Amino acid sequence: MRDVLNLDLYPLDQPGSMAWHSLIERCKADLSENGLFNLPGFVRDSALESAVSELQPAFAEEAFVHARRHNIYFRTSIEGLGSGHPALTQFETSNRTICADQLGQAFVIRLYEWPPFAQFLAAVMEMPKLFVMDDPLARVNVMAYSAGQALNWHFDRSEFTTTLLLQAPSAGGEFEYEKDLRSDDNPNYDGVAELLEGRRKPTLMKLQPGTLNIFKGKNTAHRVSPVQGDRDRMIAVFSFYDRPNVQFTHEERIGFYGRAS
Ligand SMILES: O=C(O)CCC(=O)C(=O)O
Ligand SMILES: [Fe+2]
Repeated sequence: MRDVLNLDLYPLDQPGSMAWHSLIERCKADLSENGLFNLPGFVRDSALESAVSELQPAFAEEAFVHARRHNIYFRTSIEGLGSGHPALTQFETSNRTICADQLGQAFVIRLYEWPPFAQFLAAVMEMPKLFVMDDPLARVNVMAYSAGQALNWHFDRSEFTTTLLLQAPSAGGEFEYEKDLRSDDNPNYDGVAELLEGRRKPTLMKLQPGTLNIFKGKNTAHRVSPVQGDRDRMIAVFSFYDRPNVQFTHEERIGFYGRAS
């Protein structure tokens, strides 16, 4: 991993060391202030090109075109909310997705299965332990966004999301978010409607390739704006849970990947 990851800057391989603890403290502080944190240069520049090129055949030959209209909740109806409520406005999401079972032993899989990675994330999330998924499709996904494609407004179902930007587009494809737009106790439908109607100004985050991002997206609304230009935005998404053996349901696999196995 040392060839690929910048372990001098981010000593994930030395759990328990002073440097490791101080990294964890820094990440925790960022996370509580911003709802996210970034590790720029987590993957060395020299390793990014091959991390991208080893994915190209799968994207060229067997990617699933994930295209659908959805609301911010990814649900057809919300109890207590009239179907015409602006918080239920639908938007278009479109990307090409490849799943873990199409990735062989690509770098993104090796990173996912490298135990210090889960150990680091658990420490930052203040959880006793984190587990990789059992789901052969969902554990690691890589999404590519070409010109005009976007991931539209949504809240995540999981407590936190871990991404690694492998390739940045020449323009657009920015991550936008509104921190704590709702809470576990208050769905704030009017605030959601304001955001979707463009009456709130979300925070914009421009990521450099090689940056690891950890994001608490359950109550923070977020989207990726449409990509512009001829270089795809390519991003890996890693899924960890607080318990072992987690799998997606049949319906979830069909919805996200167009297949169940
Ligand atoms: O592509 C990104 O930067 C965000 C991904 C995301 O929001 C998600 O996977 O839920
Ligand atoms: Fe998300």
